[in-house]
Amino acid sequence: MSQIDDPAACQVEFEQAHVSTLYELLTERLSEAQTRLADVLKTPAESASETHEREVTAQRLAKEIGRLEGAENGLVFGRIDRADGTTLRIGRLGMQTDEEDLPLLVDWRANAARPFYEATPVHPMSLRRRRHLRLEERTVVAVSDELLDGSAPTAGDVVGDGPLMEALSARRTGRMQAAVATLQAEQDEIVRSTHRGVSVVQGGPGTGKTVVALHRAAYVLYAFPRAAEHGVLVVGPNARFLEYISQVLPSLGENDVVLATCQELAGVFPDTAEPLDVARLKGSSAMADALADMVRCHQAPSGSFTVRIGHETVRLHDEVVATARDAAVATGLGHNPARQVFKELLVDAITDALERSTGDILEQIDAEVAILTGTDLDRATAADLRHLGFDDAPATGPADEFDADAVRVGLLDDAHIDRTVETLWPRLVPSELVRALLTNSDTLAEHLPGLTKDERSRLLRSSEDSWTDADVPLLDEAASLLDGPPQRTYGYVVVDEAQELTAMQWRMIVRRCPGKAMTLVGDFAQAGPVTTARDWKEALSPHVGPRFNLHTLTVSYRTTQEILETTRELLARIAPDQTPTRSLRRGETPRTVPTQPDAIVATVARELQTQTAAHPGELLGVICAESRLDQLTAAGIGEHARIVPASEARGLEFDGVVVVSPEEIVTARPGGEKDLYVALTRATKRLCTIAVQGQGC
Ligand SMILES: Nc1ncnc2c1ncn2[C@@H]1O[C@H](COP(=O)(O)OP(=O)(O)OP(=O)(O)O)[C@@H](O)[C@H]1O
Repeated sequence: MSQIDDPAACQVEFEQAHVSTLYELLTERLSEAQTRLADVLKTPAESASETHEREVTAQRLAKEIGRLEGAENGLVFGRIDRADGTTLRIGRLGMQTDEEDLPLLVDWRANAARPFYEATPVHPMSLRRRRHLRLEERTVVAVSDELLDGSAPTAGDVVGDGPLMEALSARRTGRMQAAVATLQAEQDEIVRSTHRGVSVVQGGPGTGKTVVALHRAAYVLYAFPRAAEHGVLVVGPNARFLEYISQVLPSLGENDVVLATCQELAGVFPDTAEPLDVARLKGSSAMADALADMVRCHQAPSGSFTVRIGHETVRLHDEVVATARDAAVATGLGHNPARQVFKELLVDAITDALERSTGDILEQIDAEVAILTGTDLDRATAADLRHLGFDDAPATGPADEFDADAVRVGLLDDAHIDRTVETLWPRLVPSELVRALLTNSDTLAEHLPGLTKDERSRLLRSSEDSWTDADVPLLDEAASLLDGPPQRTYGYVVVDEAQELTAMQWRMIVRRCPGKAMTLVGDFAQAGPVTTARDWKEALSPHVGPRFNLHTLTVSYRTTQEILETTRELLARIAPDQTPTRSLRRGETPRTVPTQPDAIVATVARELQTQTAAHPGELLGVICAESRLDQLTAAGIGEHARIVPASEARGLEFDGVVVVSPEEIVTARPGGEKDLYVALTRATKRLCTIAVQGQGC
């Protein structure tokens, strides 16, 4: 068939002309920005302000270059034809020229692009047609149209398989891809929400929670400039997951979003895990109360004290010290910076006391001189001054002979005062505070009275023990109590796998988002064993209050209907209240391959061989209990598939998944059925379970 007879090919060619123009413009703008950056970097700066200006310009240009480079892949992916005959092309960024009234390309986040995502035949939003373009590098390889106004297709319409289906059945690469071309209406509504407070997005595995979270981050950067100015943070459960999602935002032209785990936020990287019961205890907010209580005990708990100043001994009473303490605490500063306020207030009080006692002594001297000589020294001094020409010299009192400012400055430098302040309000180090709590049974009993003796004994550790993952939020809490809130805070925070966070981790995150503008996505049916909250209200109320927008995603875009069906019973057990999601896709029925305990590795290897031969190039994952990891790795399984412990599989996905011994996964740790649920829902196409004979499940 010639191209003339093939309307689809005609349309591809037609779109190619526009796409090529847009890519030329992109190249031009990119090279302009690169040239300008090179020029700026070459320009010598002659003063500090010029250096600063140069740095700011260079940063802005580097950011622009990143944005333009990020748009290279799939620059244009859509087009809408409005009923009034106008057309808009939708892409990763906006492009406009002075010659044209309408933009050449509309940023997917702009309001004008909204109908591309939200129009349906029932609500066409004044559109006649929505067109998706598929590009390979800079070449248009396919177009696909949906007619929205009920009109019959004409020669210029290419109505075929939906681009969503194409995207969903594409091979996985081990890195998540942006879904900007095919965001679905229920997802788009959350991404574009104007709500600035806390939004929670829940939904079963594969319903696009991560997709929504990341596109929301990109949208916030575009639509909420003030939040963007303060930075956007995306928090994920572990480095493996962050690696998996790391390309999405750069591919949306956003390179400034910070991706971090809780460890990265705290800047502490222990590699030891904690027994779960201890991790749960350490995750509870009682630990924050205990640390705060300990700090309070180091803030002038009992006041009255004496301090030697030169030859004098000054006594400060309880109330004076308590007033200084309360005022220092009321500043809201961390313990260490508030110490300076406390010290200054004490020095003020000491200066007052010295002034009073100096006054008393001088008055006593004056009185004695008057008795002995009959002379009033103050009047005599004033008279002398007047005699010397100082006509308005007052009759001075004794306090005027005391230079309070000089005394105050001297006291602030005084070693005795420093020692006294150190006793009353010692400088504290975060790690030492946490260590002091966890290494002494009396301290634990004093500050964690709500725990049982047994629970406290489980928390007790030796001072040589290294830090664990569960200690990270404690160290962060201590740092904020002692040194004040974190220096780096954000205007908007997105948390993925948010059901995993403990109360102590929530505190870490909320501390970094003073405006409490957040999108939190997760699924309690996939919660790991450290999670104690059962729902969002329980998890979030202590940190952000009871009010948040809750959205539920209902369609699974990852797993096939067949795979979802095999998890129904399990889901009913682990989350009886959850409405099962439905899938858009159908596929192979999941298989179970029996094996003997001593043949597990061989069976996994055989299964991988079979799958690789049948579906070359597909991404395979082997999900197992942590205890199997070494054996499978040593046997070279990692050469054919990614081996992931079930405890770290949250959020990941593969074309085909081999789940090794469900029984082992279930029994590996408390709540293991949820780990199994996670493992069974990672495949986009094929699921195979290796069942070890003689084990249940
Ligand atoms: N609108 C969409 N267009 C194309 N692909 C999509 C869309 N929504 C989701 N997907 C794809 O579906 C898969 C699952 O999405 P995602 O990982 O966001 O789900 P999830 O709800 O976070 O899953 P889990 O609960 O397992 O972490 C991903 O491959 C994602 O790219």
